[in-house]
Amino acid sequence: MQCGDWVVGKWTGEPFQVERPLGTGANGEVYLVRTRRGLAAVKVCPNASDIALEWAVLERLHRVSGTFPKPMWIDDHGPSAFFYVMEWIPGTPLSQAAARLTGHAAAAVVRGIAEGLAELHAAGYAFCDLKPDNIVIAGDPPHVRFVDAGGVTPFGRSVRQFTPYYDRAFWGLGTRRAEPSYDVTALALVIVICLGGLAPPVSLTGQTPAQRQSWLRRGIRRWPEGVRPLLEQALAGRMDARQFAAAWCRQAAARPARPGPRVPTAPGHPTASRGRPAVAGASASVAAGRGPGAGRKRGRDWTEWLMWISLIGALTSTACAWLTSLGWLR
Ligand SMILES: Nc1ncnc2c1ncn2[C@@H]1O[C@H](COP(=O)(O)OP(=O)(O)OP(=O)(O)O)[C@@H](O)[C@H]1O
Repeated sequence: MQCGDWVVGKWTGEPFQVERPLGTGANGEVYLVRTRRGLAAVKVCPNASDIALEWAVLERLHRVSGTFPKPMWIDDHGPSAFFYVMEWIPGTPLSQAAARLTGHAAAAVVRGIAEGLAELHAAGYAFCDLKPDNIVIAGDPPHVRFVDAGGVTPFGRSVRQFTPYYDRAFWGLGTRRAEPSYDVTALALVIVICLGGLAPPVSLTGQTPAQRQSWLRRGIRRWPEGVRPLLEQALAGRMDARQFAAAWCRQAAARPARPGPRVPTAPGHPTASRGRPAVAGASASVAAGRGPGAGRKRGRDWTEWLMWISLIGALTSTACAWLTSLGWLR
């Protein structure tokens, strides 16, 4: 769809005009559109069954939770443009907002995510694709909303969609089964990676789960001591979303938790990818995307400067020694 295009639904006859793209994912494209009922978001996909499945999930969730966008109508436009129209959630994805959050604001975001998850869990569903791009900080006062219901799955089934860095099986921390603990582990990963300002090195994908876990533990050690056991317990899925939210807020009230100074990470940004395994435990197929730390500037630290100064000093003294021995310098 192009900006300015008019689309008229084949079945509903409802028209809308495309304003601008909102995002692209492995599943489809999302646009901001102007409808007869005001601004809305449209998700377009070439696959009718993906759109029908997401629509059905959004409709069910709407009855039990206000965290996901409100569904409006579903339709199609030609043979390869299946779409549904939903509430537009204006705001900033956590992937972009994280770096600017203060300790108290970060704690409020964690509580908002945990409460959204608790509401979903009470209805018998797991989010399964909780990641910073799917968490939007919206409204005034700012509050947490979720987008992308494509991965939401009833408890007990296999996880259908996941993003490796936020998937507990990638870290060797559990199975790909839809249950509350799957989402709680993802929340702990969002905190350690995204709120912690870390960019997992690309090399992690070639490492064993034990090596990945030791990278994660280094990330946890950057947080104040008081919150480390909490993060460990959540990573292991040993608490539910509400218990975690309450414990995190108690910590934040005592002392707002943010990690220490950023540690240098391996160069290059990881490719966020999404797997769509047919069965739990199958490996992920890869689609290009943005990594958790993508878009951030990486500053040089003082050790890097020291290394360059020593190197230039060594080169200068070697050059002087050669010139003196050749008699070109007295
Ligand atoms: N209702 C909405 N309001 C505002 N922005 C939205 C809305 N729905 C989706 N977006 C934006 O569009 C992006 C892509 O949408 P979505 O995640 O549904 O697509 P996807 O193909 O399932 O993506 P992914 O592969 O990342 O899971 C989101 O990350 C978000 O920034």
